[in-house]
Amino acid sequence: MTVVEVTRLRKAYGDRVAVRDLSFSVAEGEIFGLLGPNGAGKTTTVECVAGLRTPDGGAVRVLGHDPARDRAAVTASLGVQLQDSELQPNLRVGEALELFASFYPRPADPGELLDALGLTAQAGTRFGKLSGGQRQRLSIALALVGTPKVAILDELTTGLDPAARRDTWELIAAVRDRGVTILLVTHFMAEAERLCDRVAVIDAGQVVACDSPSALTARLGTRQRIRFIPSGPLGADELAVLPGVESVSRHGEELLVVGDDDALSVLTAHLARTGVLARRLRIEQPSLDDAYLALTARTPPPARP
Ligand SMILES: Nc1ncnc2c1ncn2[C@@H]1O[C@H](COP(=O)(O)OP(=O)(O)OP(=O)(O)O)[C@@H](O)[C@H]1O
Repeated sequence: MTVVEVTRLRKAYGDRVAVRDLSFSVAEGEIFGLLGPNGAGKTTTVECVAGLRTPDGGAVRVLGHDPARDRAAVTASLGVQLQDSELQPNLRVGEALELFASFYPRPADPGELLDALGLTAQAGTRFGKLSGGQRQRLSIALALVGTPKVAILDELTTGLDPAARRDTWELIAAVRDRGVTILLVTHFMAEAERLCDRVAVIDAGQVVACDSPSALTARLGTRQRIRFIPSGPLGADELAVLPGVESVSRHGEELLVVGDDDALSVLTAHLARTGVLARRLRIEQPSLDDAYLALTARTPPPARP
């Protein structure tokens, strides 16, 4: 079942077009990522999905409802964590959760949520006294306190330390396992790779690719980069003619061999024949990072004559 459907969305702020012509759909139980450079239109898109902005064109449906028109129907089943959420500085963490829980018919247990987000010790702390990471965790708790069917998480782990980021990933995976559909805006490729079933890469207000992280990475082919330090004399020329090898370059004492899927076995066979060892051998394969950079690389404008 499709839970979120965005069709030909358009939204401008004055004459600045933030979202040009953007479409995607999210299936029930999916973690769907929105990736894209700063200013690509991700936040504007999720704000339209949450009913916080009214689109200029196109259509948005959340569980069949138009968020701009059926605000009440959508907010009852949607949890939103937006970038830089602010609360009244004197409000205590526990009070904020109790308050938000009171807005929903079937809220989660605030104590359990505090525990899951590592905020139990801060239950009595005022919002104004929380660290950036603690505020971030509280905003996630507030997004989940209504036991939503759909959760929108915008830059979920920005500002968290690496351990808290990993804990948050586990929490989000557990939330999804309970059947919640998640729309996740992120700049962290590792986060998208770890959590997302599919991602839409957005650039200049449009979707430039939409697929699973592994399928996006596979589009770059199976080229691999092999780095090593040869234990004895080894010419770049003799490696460059091996089948499957595309290029060989020397960086100080290290050799970098770029080639296809077979290049590593061909190279190791050659090294075995010549009696040279490959020291500090590293193999790098294309990552989601590479795919993202390739998809969002801007063509420079033509040089002026
Ligand atoms: N309230 C606003 N008024 C005017 N322009 C805005 C407003 N909000 C966003 N914009 C502009 O719209 C464009 C898209 O912004 P948006 O915040 O949706 O992008 P984003 O992909 O979420 O960026 P980031 O990764 O930096 O958060 C940008 O050019 C931004 O400057």
